[in-house]
Amino acid sequence: MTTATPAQTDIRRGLAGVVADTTEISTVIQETNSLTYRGYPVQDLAARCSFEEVAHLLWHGELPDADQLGAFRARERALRPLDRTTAELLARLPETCHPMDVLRTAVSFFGAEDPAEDDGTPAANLRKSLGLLAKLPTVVAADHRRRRGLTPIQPDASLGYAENFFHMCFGRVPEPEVVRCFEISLVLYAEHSFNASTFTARVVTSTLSDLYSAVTAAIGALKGPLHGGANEAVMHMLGEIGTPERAEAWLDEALAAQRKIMGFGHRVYKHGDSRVPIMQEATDRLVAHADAPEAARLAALHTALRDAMAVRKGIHPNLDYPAGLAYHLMGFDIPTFTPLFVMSRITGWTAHITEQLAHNALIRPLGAYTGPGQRTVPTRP
Ligand SMILES: CC(=O)SCCNC(=O)CCNC(=O)[C@H](O)C(C)(C)COP(=O)(O)OP(=O)(O)OC[C@H]1O[C@@H](n2cnc3c(N)ncnc32)[C@H](O)[C@@H]1OP(=O)(O)O
Ligand SMILES: O=C([O-])CC(=O)C(=O)O
Repeated sequence: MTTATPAQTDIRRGLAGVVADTTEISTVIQETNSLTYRGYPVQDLAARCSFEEVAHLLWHGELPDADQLGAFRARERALRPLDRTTAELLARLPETCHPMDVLRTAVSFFGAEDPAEDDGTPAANLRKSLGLLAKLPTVVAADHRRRRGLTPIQPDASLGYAENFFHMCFGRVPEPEVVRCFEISLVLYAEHSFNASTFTARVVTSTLSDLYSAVTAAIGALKGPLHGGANEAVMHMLGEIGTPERAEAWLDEALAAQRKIMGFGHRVYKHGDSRVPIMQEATDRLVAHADAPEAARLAALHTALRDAMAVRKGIHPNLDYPAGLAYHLMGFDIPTFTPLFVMSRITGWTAHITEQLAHNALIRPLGAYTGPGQRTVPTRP
């Protein structure tokens, strides 16, 4: 048998432009800057649907009717509480670790606690996916409070997904404008085809490993600042720049130092991210609603940097740019921003895990070797 030795000219670093498989879940159309989930434009879903409806769509292929939505909501609400062992384990993690580490540990622990007999069947994976959708907000909220020196607030089954999350974080549900903006961000973050974290989940699944292992790995992939971690980096960057007047000079210095400007650029969209206009509008409404000089100053800085980046580099914001500012204005602490992304993307990841299993092929690319030629191991005296 001969071994395939790929020529270096065949290499697509970062798998850029490589089509790895088919998918029925979503499509990003670069030419028109559009994105659809199961055929529906994401803008329409964000305008007309709750996050729970979108989760149902991603998992089942169709939007739920009233009965299906009622049943879905009832099951999600019942699964929200954490058991005592999980709560105690998470409370023991050092506060110096990132909240994404807490979430990654939580999912890994859920996997260790869940019996393995039914692994891999579509019904079992749906049950696990719903459990994660319901429990991840409880983990994120408890950790958010712990870092503020506060005790956890139990989930409230009378509240919707987004409202309950605010209740568990802050002990109150904010005005509908704020909840709606959060829900829009959840809908927009839910799914984006073969992005790095989803692809990670598919790679793990392709070995016939379990759903919790795939999600744990996906959380690790999302944490990085070139992917989901960028929504936190955006807010750190705005803090570093400080005022709108400093935006241009700061940008020139950062570009001269070859820094990547966080929240800008995208592997697939080269003329702007399809999700940004709707998230930006929602963020603008939040700024108007806040009616505070600090919010207006941050919004002006945000706009100044966006405009300067367009002039200097012709590179446009991605979803993390408006979402980072929106999450700050909603009152979340910066290290919690990427966990909020996880709470949403759990739907897309698990839809892809199910799809991968339905038509599985082990994902295993080749590498073009560039190390030393074959040589003899020296004989040691
Ligand atoms: C939800 C999400 O995950 S969206 C992505 C979130 N990530 C970020 O916001 C991090 C900042 N952005 C980036 O690092 C990149 O744009 C990525 C990683 C998202 C996409 O990268 P790639 O598709 O690999 O594009 P690549 O890095 O090759 O960029 C192409 C060119 O644009 C430049 N560029 C792209 N993004 C940026 C940026 N944010 N700041 C400065 N320059 C940039 C690159 O330097 C490169 O220039 P060159 O051709 O002169 O070398
Ligand atoms: O598609 C990507 O590469 C990154 C992204 O925007 C996402 O995962 O939402």
